[in-house]
Amino acid sequence: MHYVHAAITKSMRLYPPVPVNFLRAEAADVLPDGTAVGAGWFVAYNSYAMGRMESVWGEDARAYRPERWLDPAEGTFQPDSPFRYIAFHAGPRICLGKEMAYILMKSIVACVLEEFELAVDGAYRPRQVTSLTLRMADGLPVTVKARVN
Ligand code: HEM
Repeated sequence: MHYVHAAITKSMRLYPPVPVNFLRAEAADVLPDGTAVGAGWFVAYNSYAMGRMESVWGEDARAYRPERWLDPAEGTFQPDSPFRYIAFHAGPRICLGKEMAYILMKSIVACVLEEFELAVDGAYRPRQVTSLTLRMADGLPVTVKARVN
């Protein structure tokens, strides 16, 4: 399950379910990099862009490589800072359902893969719809075959 956890993490780094988020400052404040924020201002961050930035993740930022989250010797999942891996937000308002979401996603992957083989056409590029949540306009065509044991 460590690899599945890493694969889901990687997928949500490239395709964060909440691609853009914004919050409103109750009071004037200063961000850690020195940027001043006035009372009542909205501050937005773009999780989709952050998950693909070489300045944050290195040269292979866009490569699908779940192994980067696994300890090379033990194969165990190594979490990154939520301020870098921002899919669930970070700080005091981090997603309260994060661990439950992982359990649900891993359960679904395990149940589906136990019974079926899935194949996605690697050349197909889904049209992404930007909204509060990241969606695919026309879905994702997948060939599903019952697994023969
Ligand atoms: C892949 C699934 C999920 C993702 C990507 C996700 C992402 C997020 C994000 C980005 C926020 C911050 C929103 C904001 O402050 O503007 C958030 C907050 C929250 N999430 Fe999730 N979430 C997921 C699943 C869940 C589930 C399954 C639950 C409940 C069982 C949950 C409960 C909450 C709650 C209660 C907050 C508000 C926390 C607070 O403001 O103090 N989330 N989530």
